[in-house]
Parts: sequence; structure tokens; C-alpha cells
Amino acid sequence: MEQRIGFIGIGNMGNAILQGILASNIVPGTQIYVYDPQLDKGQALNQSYSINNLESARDVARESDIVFIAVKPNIIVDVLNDIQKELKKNTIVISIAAGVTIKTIAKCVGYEQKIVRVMPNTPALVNAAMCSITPNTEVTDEELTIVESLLNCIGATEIVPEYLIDAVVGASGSSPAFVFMFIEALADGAVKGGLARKQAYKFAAQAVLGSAKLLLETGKHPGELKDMVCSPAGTTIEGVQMLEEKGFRAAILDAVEAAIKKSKDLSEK
Ligand SMILES: NC(=O)C1=CN([C@@H]2O[C@H](COP(=O)(O)OP(=O)(O)OC[C@H]3O[C@@H](n4cnc5c(N)ncnc54)[C@H](OP(=O)(O)O)[C@@H]3O)[C@@H](O)[C@H]2O)C=CC1
Ligand SMILES: O=C(O)[C@@H]1CCC=N1
Repeated sequence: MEQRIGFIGIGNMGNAILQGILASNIVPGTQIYVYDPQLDKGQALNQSYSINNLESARDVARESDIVFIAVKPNIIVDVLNDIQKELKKNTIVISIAAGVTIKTIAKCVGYEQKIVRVMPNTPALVNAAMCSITPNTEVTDEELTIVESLLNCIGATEIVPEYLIDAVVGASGSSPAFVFMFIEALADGAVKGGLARKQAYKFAAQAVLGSAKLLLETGKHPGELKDMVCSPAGTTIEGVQMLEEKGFRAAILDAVEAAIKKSKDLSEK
């Protein structure tokens, strides 16, 4: 890919996308420009991949054809106002912020700027991200394809209308945290049953990974796959009954709903 890619902010999520892109080799490090106030974050990558560590967000905006804004939602407006004069007409501004609308972004960088909202997740670090993509009307089909191919290098993508991004936050942006809690709890249970801690994480995580793969690759309904595990009068159905009694499904549903609500609240501010 010939485009120069910028990153403003390389905290948890910016760094995960950046590392995923670097590992995929789609863009050489020399075509990547980053700024984060903690310069050491970029310096480590500079040694391994020869990326360009710049001294300000404005410098990154000036150098980039596609620029990821990966700062927290509460400072994104300040950052966008700061870089606005440095953007070229065709620069694609990608925001990964939860709850910051295309309209809010356009108010800062101009309604004619090419803007894409992306909702990624941290599995980007291991090239297993799920990203939603929402372009504004200034983005051409060709440019959208470029953004898609960039993000497909770090996982899977789906194009969604803007009003569904809050739901994506619940389903895949925030949900890795819920899944890690689930894995941690699975492992705690196994440790209680006598398994060594390290092995417990491996068994639990591989079970989650394998189950997700089975669902995606067979396309079967999750209920059918669950039924395949439950032998009559066996061990699994005992656990399933316990999860139903403790409100497992309702708890997950409520957690997703709470994340969606927060994302909506942020965009109404
Ligand atoms: N974490 C996740 O799983 C996901 C996050 N997101 C979105 O990603 C964005 C970033 O979140 P996350 O990575 O978790 O947050 P982090 O706090 O981990 O990362 C933000 C980074 O931006 C840096 N920063 C602060 N001010 C500036 C500035 N003026 N210019 C450049 N960089 C700056 C911060 O430095 P310092 O720490 O010194 O302030 C930090 O390194 C948010 O908008 C969030 O909604 C979206 C999907 C998933
Ligand atoms: O917690 C957050 O606000 C961000 C957005 C989605 C995942 N992390």
C-alpha cells in the first residue's frame, strides 16, 4: 500500500491497530507517522520497524494520507481543531472514538473532509480485530476499499450505518473485556478443581477461541452448537442449568446494553 499512515495517540487501541498493521507488512514502517505525548511508546516501535516518531499531532496530520485519531473521546475535538489546518483535501481522517459522531468531527475539520468512523477492538494486536467502518459521503468507493483493505489486514470488517455504531461498541468494541472476565472466571473454576493456573488459562482461552471459530466456520446457530456439547444426563447440562439460574444471559445482555447506552450518551454531549 502506498499511502502514508498516521497515528495520533498510541495508547491501548491506537497501539493495537498500529502493531497489527506493522505485523501484516501491508505498509512499511517508513510510511508510518506517529505522535503520542509519551514519546517512548513510539520509540520502541521505531527501533523494531523504523516508523517515524514526530513531535506533534500537527506534524503527523501534515505527513499522512490516512490519519487515525486514537485519543480519548474527551480530547478528540481539541486534537481535531489543532490539526485541521494541516490536513490535505484528500486526507482521510479515521476516528476510532466511541460516541463521537461524524457531524462533530466534520464541525472541526470541515464538512468537505473525508471522514471515516471505525469501531475496532484490541484483538487487532494479534490480527483478529473486528472493525466496523462508516464513511461520510466525501469518501469515494475506491478510498473506502483502501480503508477496508488496511483494516482487513488486522482482522475482519463490516460496513455499518452510523446509527449502529453504538451497538457495535457493545457487541465487539467493549466485549473483549467481558470475554476476558469470562475466561478469568472459567480458569478460576478450573483452578478450584485442581488445575494449575497457567494451564487453566490455556484450557479456558482455547475453548473460547475454538468455540468462536466453530460458530464462524460452520455458520450454525449458537444454540445448536451448545446442544452438541450437552450429553444427556451429562456434566454440561448441570453447568447450563446453573448459568440459567444465575442469570448469565441476562447479565451479558445488560452489560452490552449498558455499553451501548454509554456510547449513545457520549454522542449526545
Ligand atoms: N481500548 C479499546 O479497546 C478501544 C478504544 N476505542 C477508542 O480508542 C480511543 C483511545 O482509547 P484507548 O486507546 O483505550 O485510550 P488510551 O488512553 O490507552 O490511549 C490514548 C492515547 O492518546 C494519548 N494522547 C493524549 N493526548 C494526546 C494528544 N493531544 N495527541 C496525541 N495523543 C494523545 C494518550 O497519552 P497519555 O496516556 O499520556 O494521556 C494515550 O497514549 C478512544 O476514543 C476509545 O473510544 C475504540 C475501540 C476499542
Ligand atoms: O471503553 C471504552 O470507552 C472504549 C470504547 C470501546 C472499547 N473501549
